[in-house]
Amino acid sequence: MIGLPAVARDTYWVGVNDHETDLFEALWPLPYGVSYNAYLVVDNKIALIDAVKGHFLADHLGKIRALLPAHKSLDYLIINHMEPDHTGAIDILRSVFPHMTLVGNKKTLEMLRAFYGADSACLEVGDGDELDLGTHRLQFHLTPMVHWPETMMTFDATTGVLFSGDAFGGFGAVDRGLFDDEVNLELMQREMLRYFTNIVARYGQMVIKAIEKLRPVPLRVVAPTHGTVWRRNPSLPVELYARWSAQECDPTVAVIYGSMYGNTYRLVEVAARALTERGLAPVVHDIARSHASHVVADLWTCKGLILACPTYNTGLFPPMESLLALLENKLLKNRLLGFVTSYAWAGGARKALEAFAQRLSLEVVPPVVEVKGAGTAQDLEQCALLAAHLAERISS
Ligand SMILES: Cc1cc2nc3c(=O)[nH]c(=O)nc-3n(C[C@H](O)[C@H](O)[C@H](O)COP(=O)(O)O)c2cc1C
Repeated sequence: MIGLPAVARDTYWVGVNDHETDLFEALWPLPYGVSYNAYLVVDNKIALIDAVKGHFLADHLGKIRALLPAHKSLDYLIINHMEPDHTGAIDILRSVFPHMTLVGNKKTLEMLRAFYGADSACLEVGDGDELDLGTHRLQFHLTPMVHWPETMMTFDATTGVLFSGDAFGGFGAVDRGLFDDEVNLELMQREMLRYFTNIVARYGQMVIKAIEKLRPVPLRVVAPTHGTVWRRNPSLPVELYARWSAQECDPTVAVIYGSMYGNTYRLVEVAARALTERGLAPVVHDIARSHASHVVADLWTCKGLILACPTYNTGLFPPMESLLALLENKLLKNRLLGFVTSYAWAGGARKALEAFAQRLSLEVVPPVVEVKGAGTAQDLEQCALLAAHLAERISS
């Protein structure tokens, strides 16, 4: 069928592009949309590998039907991941293809019953098990907690395609190109980092384990459930996910601030300028206006973070408080922090920032700049000094 790219021999993309959902997981903006990638392997037996979100069933089903040989039906649905953006279509799919067997591991099948009831034929597979489709041999690799407990990957030993589930995935619809040799890689990598940081990052250690486990697999194509399919450079998404999971950083700085009346901002401006003069032009975000999904993605690869905000009702300015909660949930590590705060009477933000650093065992680079009101010329000098110290530490 026209418009259904072949990922490998007998293997077709039957996913859908979603430009309708504003917020992925009702949380994360999708300026470039998102794709739910699913794949059909047409062999003696026909296997659908992952499905799509329920709303997009008609589109998905149309693509599957266009590829099914006459008088053939789906034999298997391989479920690499139970999250509803890949399984929402299951209920109807199994009524359209009543003889289809659902394939998953023990945890998948438990979840399947919980989400969609038990009325289908199921095949439970374990780590290393194979399913022979005729000429294609599918091997199952259990990779738990990337980012749900049942996550697994399916490797087609005949074509070298790794159907990796959410691992190595990214935001961004694939209607401007499905493959890594067709797309604006810079944009797709940014959206991939945003997907990684917002969806998967907390489970970085499990991603690293999965990558280690997959090292011996001779993969030729990486086909995740979201975003770009990697056929020219299949090792790149693996390297990127490994690096982001390990929280390896670049020698760069992010300045994240909130400011109601400009007092904190005046201090931040000086620190940012001083960093720029040292060749470390920082990425700067106003946390009240930049969506946290962009902020977290942008700071993820920065070694240095300047966090700046006023005291608000004895604690942190609320958008900063929620950003720090997100970072704590993602088990942020390996960063150098700088703090800038302003207050009017008893303060509180500084204490909260220091408690955050302590809980995460992150080093705070001096001086901590804490200013009553607008701040004096000496306070501004302290900001420049903080920038200088941070720059020294990062470059050393
Ligand atoms: C709603 C609100 C609550 C505040 N709560 C506190 C507080 O609990 N303790 C304090 O010392 N200052 C408090 N302040 C004062 C601010 O921290 C102070 O004015 C600061 O300079 C504001 O910085 P900004 O101009 O960067 O927003 C509060 C200000 C506002 C508007």
